[in-house]
Amino acid sequence: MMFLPEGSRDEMGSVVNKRFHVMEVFRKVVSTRGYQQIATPLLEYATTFTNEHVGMKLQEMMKWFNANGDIEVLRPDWTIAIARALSTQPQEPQKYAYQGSVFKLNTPGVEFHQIGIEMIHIPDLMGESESLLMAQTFLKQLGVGSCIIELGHTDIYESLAQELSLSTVAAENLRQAMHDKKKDEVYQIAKANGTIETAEELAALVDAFGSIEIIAEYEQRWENRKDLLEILQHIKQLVAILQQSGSEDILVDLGRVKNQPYYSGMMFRGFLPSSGVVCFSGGRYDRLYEQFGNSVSAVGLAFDVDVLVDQVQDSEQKETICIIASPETIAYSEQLRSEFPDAIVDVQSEPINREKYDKVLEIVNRNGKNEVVEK
Ligand SMILES: N[C@@H](Cc1c[nH]c[nH+]1)C(=O)O
Repeated sequence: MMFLPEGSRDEMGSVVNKRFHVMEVFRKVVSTRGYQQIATPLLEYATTFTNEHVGMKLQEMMKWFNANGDIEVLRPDWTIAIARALSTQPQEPQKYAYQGSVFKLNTPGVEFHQIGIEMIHIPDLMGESESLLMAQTFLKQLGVGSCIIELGHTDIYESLAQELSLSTVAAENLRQAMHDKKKDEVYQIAKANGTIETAEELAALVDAFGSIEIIAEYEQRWENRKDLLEILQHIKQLVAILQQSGSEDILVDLGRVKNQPYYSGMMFRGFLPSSGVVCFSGGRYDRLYEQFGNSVSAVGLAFDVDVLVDQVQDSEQKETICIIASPETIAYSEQLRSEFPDAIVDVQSEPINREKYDKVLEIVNRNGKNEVVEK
């Protein structure tokens, strides 16, 4: 395209209106739930996101060298930027909300609008349920209705995979096969690098998704594995809180692999019931704070604003009025606005596009007096 780098785009009118509407509703919901707003700069050092505690990939970031030879990036992720900002904050419960763009080179589009929440120093179940209850409340207020919540946990797959001795390449292949739910491939890689029992467990894990009833099935299957049973117990507690709060559509994916390198523990996603599109994604990331030498309970989620924008109506339902003015009547038109406090009033000069308005008013000067006539 001329004048814009690939992936960048201009937006006008309704899309922008709807985005502001989504953000306004979000701001109201988070402020009534006790969140503070946070904003971090668009420009950061790459190492904030690529260091060993975080592990995002440099090749997926928008980046360049600064004058000192350091690599700078456009914010690729809010969660990590906020962890950096909060690392010097007092060790007490804190809840933050944010809205702004993230930039990713690995996904078509480059710039993505997100709104989200992050919480630190809040007990695990409390933080996880707050994330999801806030999400459901927000979606309801937005008129999108409640979404389907999917729960997963990083440590089920990871504790089973740990029983294998995997090269870096095999580990990545296994993770990808697990992600793609390729059962045969998972079994083959696991068998080649460990015992048949572990290979069978991992292959069974590929199928461990669906309604919450499957939790009971895997409780039996893993009756001798205390670590996995504890995870299932935790998931059940979270499910109970969500159900008591009116969320009916809850799914689990016990074999889910993490979609962010920093997740450790519960992970969640929200799907739109109408299309199955993911509208939010989040999880627990206590270990991300270890780089700052602290042990911190941390959890949050982010909404894909571009997905939500497709779901909302343009909220401007007001009457549109056009006042046709001339240089002599501009000042009078401005006064006239106050007579239509609930309408959208546009002052224009001829020619106008009549189609755009519910009502067109013209100011005519009769005997030195301004009169308003409807055209
Ligand atoms: N930053 C994550 C979402 C998230 C927020 N908090 C925890 N997870 C993402 O962009 O996918």
